[in-house]
Amino acid sequence: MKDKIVVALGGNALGNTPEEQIQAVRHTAKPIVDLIADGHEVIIAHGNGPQVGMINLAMDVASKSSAATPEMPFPECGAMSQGYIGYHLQNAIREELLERDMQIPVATVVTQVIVDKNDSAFENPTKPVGAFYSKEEAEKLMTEKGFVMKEDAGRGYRRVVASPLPIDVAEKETIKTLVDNNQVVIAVGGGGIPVYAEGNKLIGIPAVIDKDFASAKLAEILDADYLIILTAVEQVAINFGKENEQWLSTLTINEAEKYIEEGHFAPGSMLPKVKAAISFAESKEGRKALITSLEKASAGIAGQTGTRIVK
Ligand SMILES: Nc1ncnc2c1ncn2[C@@H]1O[C@H](COP(=O)(O)OP(=O)(O)O)[C@@H](O)[C@H]1O
Ligand SMILES: NC(=O)OP(=O)(O)O
Repeated sequence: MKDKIVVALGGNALGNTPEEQIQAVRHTAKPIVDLIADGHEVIIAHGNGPQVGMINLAMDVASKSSAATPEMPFPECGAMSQGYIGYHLQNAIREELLERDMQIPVATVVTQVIVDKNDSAFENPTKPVGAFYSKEEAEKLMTEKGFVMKEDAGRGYRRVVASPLPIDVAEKETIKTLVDNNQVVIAVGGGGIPVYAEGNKLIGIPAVIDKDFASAKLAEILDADYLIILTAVEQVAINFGKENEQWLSTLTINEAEKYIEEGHFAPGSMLPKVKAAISFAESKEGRKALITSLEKASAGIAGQTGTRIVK
């Protein structure tokens, strides 16, 4: 039987410029279309950490140097990042489908995700956005711009912003309708634009939702069979980057929770992926979660690699 699969793509694999992003999504489209060609229903979610940070910083710099450029609130930057990434991704998937003579519509849904405006995450920013900086550059940005900067998984310093948990997806009925009609949907880009409800209004709130958590939430809402989190590493490791590093093929929920307690997964990078995989795998009997690299997506589904998180 074919599966309904939510594929979550890492924002760090999308490159730093429009040209790099176009190249990256061409590469990304192939394993995604392989899954579609195999008959699976595929819903795509993606990160936006580097991109939303870049957009926000660019708008900030421009607004301070020219009266013609307004200050751009963070939720609007999130919406821009969904459009920017969705535009390239939907075209790359469309082209790849057409090259294989598959006439399937592809669209990006600008997606808002409901959060709790009193989420404790607003007191403690953890989500890395934007570029990587040296320690000295980070200290300068902290002083000059008031950013909170933290070290990101041994790769350098990055700005961090609040990252509340996703509660619901505002456009879920639209997404379901498209999926049920065999259309390829890109949704909850960048974890979704964080909003809270006030009467009939949805109000944007400055934050970046983790796309791994938002993807797990979307996968639950759509009653998906599979959550596949694609990132830069083929498998999850314990003692990552150390001499006794050990790559894992299977991770039970109990083991994963023990390794989380022991601090094996870096916050802001691997930790949310493992937590999102746990929350999806334990949400209903039969649901599966896999963490692997883009290149290994097909082999991962075939059970040949990746880290499978099971009940
Ligand atoms: N225990 C771990 N096992 C594997 N990778 C880890 C681990 N802890 C941290 N990482 C790092 O997390 C990265 C994935 O996170 P990140 O790049 O933030 O994700 P995304 O692909 O969503 O942008 C990996 O490339 C790796 O460098
Ligand atoms: N929003 C989000 O989780 O982005 P990254 O995947 O780029 O961290």
